Amino acid sequence: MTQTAPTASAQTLPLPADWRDFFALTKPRVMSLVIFTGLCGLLAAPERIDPVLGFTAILCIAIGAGGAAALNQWWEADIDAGMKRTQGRPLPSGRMERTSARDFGVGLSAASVLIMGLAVGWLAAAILLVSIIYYAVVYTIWLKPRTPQNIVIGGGAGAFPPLIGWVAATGHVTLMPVVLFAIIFMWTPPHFWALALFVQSDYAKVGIPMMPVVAGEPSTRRQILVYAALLLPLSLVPWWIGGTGAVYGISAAVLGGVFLALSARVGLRRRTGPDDAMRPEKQLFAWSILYLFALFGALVADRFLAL
Ligand code: HEM
Ligand SMILES: CC(C)=CCC/C(C)=C/CC/C(C)=C/COP(=O)(O)OP(=O)(O)O
Repeated sequence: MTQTAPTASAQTLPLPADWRDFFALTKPRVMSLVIFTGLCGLLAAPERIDPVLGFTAILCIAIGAGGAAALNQWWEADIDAGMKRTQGRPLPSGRMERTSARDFGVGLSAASVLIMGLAVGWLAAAILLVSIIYYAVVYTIWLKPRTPQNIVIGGGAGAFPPLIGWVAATGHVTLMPVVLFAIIFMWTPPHFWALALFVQSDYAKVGIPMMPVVAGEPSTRRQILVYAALLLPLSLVPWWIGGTGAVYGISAAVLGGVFLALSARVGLRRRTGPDDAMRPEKQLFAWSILYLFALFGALVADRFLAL
């Protein structure tokens, strides 16, 4: 057999990733709500933070969450390649080297924690570090491929931002930011399982044990309803404990009522056949996002109206 000299092949050429691919690695659309809830935690806190430090804190949450999202995609490149919803991402589409995503994720994560610690405070930095590890390692590497409870336990990752924002402003943890954490924790299962119901064949294909795939659709629907029913009273706790006024309380009751009604429609629904459109599930997913934006918006509005 004759040995041929290596030629410039597609493999040796640098992949054509540009800044748009790196930006996409940070999951900017999902992270917009993460950043918003972090900002609301910071603004709803009882102590005012210097605007430059406040901006720095939110920037660190954004960079840290983006770094964790990049690490999530570095780890899951093969899984993402197998799902229609995710195969256009920078790694599965072959536009970026895997190691670039890893280095970018580590770099952003480390920078966010360091800057938060040096400029804002080490307690906020420590919680940011925990949330990055929680998303990139505990959820992505450990829970997601192993258990249908991945979302329930892993939901903690996305629940940290308002707590980080609050701690950045005050320097300590009190009951209110822990309740805000609990609200997002309880919100995550209906948010995600509504989506999982209409993309379940994708998850089944790549062997990820999402709830509808493992426990079946009727059980997932019932669980969505249970979490939404628990979320409504939980979202009123900030008002009951005197942490907010009626603007927040009434908003939470109305928003939670709509969330519960949409969840009941999904929870009590029996699909009639494979062609059955998943409109109620899609509406619940869309509402879940609007709900969290509006609930945290109401928290801040309440705080400023009370001043
Ligand atoms: C373990 C917890 C969570 C899981 C598994 C999850 C999963 C997902 C998935 C798969 C999507 C579809 C979007 C895509 O294809 O990238 C999505 C969308 C979204 N998620 Fe979540 N999510 C979780 C928690 C959160 C949290 C905590 C937030 C914010 C506080 C959030 C905000 C959003 C937003 C804003 C979208 C819509 C993005 C768009 O318009 O494309 N998610 N989520
Ligand atoms: C500050 C900080 C680190 C915040 C963490 C933010 C956060 C919202 C974490 C979990 C939410 C998330 C984007 C899950 C996506 O699920 P997936 O990754 O399983 O979705 P996929 O199937 O689209 O990859």
